[in-house]
Amino acid sequence: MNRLVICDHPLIQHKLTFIRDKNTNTKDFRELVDEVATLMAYEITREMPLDTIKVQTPIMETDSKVLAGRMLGLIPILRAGLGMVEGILKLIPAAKVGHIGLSRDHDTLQPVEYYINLPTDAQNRQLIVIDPMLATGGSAIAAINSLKKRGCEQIKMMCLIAAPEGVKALHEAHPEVDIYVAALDERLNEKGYIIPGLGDAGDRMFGTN
Ligand SMILES: O=P(O)(O)OC[C@H]1O[C@H](OP(=O)(O)OP(=O)(O)O)[C@H](O)[C@@H]1O
Ligand SMILES: O=c1cc[nH]c(=O)[nH]1
Ligand SMILES: [Mg+2]
Repeated sequence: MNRLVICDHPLIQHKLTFIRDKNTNTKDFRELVDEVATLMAYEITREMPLDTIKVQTPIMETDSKVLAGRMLGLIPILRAGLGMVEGILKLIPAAKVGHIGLSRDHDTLQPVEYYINLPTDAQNRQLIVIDPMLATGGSAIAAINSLKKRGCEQIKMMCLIAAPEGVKALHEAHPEVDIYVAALDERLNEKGYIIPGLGDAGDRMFGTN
């Protein structure tokens, strides 16, 4: 309950510095986010259950491990979450991908859902909701509400940067959802941006503003 995992591997922290840097261009931003997503996938799958099977090596038959249990589903929150999907699929190519479109109203900071499309067997999968930014937490909470309404129960959250306000709100709304972040920043500013953060993740990912 109320679990926050900070993925503090040096490679993740190094790459995150250049993701934050306002002088990093769109191409490099995308590549770095993709790389950090792959590294974070390694961390978030650490507790996946294993089965033992028999395998015949060139020398002899032996017991060896394979992934067991529920298959994964990746649920990026559009738009910015899209930038982390390919990086995770590099390690877990069999995962299915569902999409939730949410846009944060610039004035109220409330998320508005405009799209949802999930794998038909999403309820049977371990789902990872993906979004680079956990700011007020409103978007993540709305996405997880939508998933639960459709019968999904096994859910983890993966972000690059979280504000303490967003972690607190998400823990209060969904205490059983483990949150994985590359960094826990200081706070939100008056416009709901994470300080120091990286700016607007969607704009930096897709070159809009
Ligand atoms: O925790 P919150 O306060 O809800 O803020 C975080 C959300 O804001 C950003 O999306 P945005 O609404 O800018 O949409 P976009 O990805 O299409 O740019 C970000 O990618 C999160 O989804
Ligand atoms: O700092 C923030 C907060 C919300 N969404 C972003 O893209 N960046
Ligand atoms: Mg945005």
